[in-house]
Amino acid sequence: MKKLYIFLFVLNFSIFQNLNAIDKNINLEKKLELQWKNYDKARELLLQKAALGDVPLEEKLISREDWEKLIALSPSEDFTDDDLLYLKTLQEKRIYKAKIKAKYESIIDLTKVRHKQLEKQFCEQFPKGGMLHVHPSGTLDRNIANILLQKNNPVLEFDAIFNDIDNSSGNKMLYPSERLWLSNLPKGAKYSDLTKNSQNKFQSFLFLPAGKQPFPRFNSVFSFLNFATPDNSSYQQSLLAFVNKAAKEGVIYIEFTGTAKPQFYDTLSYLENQTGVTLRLNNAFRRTKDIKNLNDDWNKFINSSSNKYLVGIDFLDNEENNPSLEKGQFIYSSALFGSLNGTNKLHRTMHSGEIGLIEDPRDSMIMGVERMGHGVNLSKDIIALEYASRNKMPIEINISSNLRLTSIDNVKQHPFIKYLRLGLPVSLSTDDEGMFDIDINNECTIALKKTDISYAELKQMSYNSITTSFAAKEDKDLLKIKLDHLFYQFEKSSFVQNLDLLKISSY
Ligand SMILES: CNc1ncnc2c1ncn2[C@@H]1O[C@H](COP(=O)(O)O)[C@@H](O)[C@H]1O
Repeated sequence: MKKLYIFLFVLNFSIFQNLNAIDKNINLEKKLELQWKNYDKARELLLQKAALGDVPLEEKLISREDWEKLIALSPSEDFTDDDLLYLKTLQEKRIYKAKIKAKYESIIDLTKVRHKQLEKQFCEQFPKGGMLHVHPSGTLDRNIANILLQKNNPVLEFDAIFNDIDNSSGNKMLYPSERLWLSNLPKGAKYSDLTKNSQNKFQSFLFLPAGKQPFPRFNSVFSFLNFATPDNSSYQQSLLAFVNKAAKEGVIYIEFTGTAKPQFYDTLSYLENQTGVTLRLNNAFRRTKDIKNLNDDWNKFINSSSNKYLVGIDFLDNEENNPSLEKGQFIYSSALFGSLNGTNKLHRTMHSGEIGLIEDPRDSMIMGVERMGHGVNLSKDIIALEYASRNKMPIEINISSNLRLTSIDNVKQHPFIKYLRLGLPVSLSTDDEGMFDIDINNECTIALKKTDISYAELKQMSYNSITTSFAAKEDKDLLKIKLDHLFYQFEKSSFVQNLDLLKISSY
């Protein structure tokens, strides 16, 4: 009898709990729906402004205040702490389920790879698919820099660089000791005049100094690259070395973010012919410029002729003090407007949530991006994260870059695996691999060593890098066939067979 009472009590309690959960769920869903409606309203306003066309900028400008008013829920409808906690629990459940499912679906057992400490060797063989976040000049590595500095033997003149840094409004910087060292080099000296030690020290300015660095220190590395690549043929040589290396690492597609110009299209065509890797370009707009100059850049860009290599736009440079909305609204509203009207076919990605405002990832999604670069801060806005999850927002992830330039201190803190398990099509890239002394094998190895990623998830990221690329459909279809083939070969390879990594022996 006593047992029956206990049973009834437990039953009652669990029914009550379930009802409570259903109630909470309905409530949360209603609020989320209202929130998405407000996101839509903000996007509508952007499109209305874009439709105004050529009116003075002030008439088109949406202020942060008006934007936030449109997005905010009324106090009675707003998310309570309890709602947010509940949403977090739901997301955690989804993450856990996705993890178990992926592990179950994995045909290769990575625990064996981890146990034998063969992560690096595994990643060297593993097909990578594409890299969707690569700055061309940031790919120069130490080996090629050394060769090119010897060959070009530049005059070591720094006045222009110091001027540029001094006039960058804090967007570039050197440490005082670094500046002193450079200033003390003999005036008019050539690279070959330096001692071997000084040559090495000078070379180090073409790379990011060790450890975490502030974004302005990173930015000034770009100022030194011209010493190694003063002309187009040197630049091509450095890019060829990079693409060849990527091809060896199992990369079949690279989407660069850089400046669209005829000379660069020629370079891309040359590199494609030499390497067999498919290459495309997103034109970069610089968020550090003022809004008038950005508007001019956009008008010039959109009126220039199209090219098969040009597939989209990107928005880069220091996000700190240059939020997506304040700086990107003209470009991205015009681009979205044009895309909806069929007047332009360019896709839209944006560096967003690398550093800077927590609102940036949310705002870039409202502004119509089809992919997000970095996106690290998206995890700090659980509502925007839920939106990204439901809309399957692709994210270009650069783990090593983020460890050097953002507040993330170790891979465990990096949200990419959480994104992946919430259904965001995450892919891995290297950002500026030369400057960070890394490559895509290194990024794969980090993921394998420092997270509990499964084979199915790693493979998913490779496929994501093709399916979420901005390449034309025909190109994507071909790349996908290529990737299928590479995985078929990999899974049958002697590396996989000899280590007995396959879970299903008959495969
Ligand atoms: C670390 N992640 C990043 N975040 C934001 N902006 C970045 C970047 N990496 C590079 N850039 C930006 O891209 C420019 C180089 O373009 P090119 O290759 O010369 O076309 C750099 O000046 C830098 O501001």
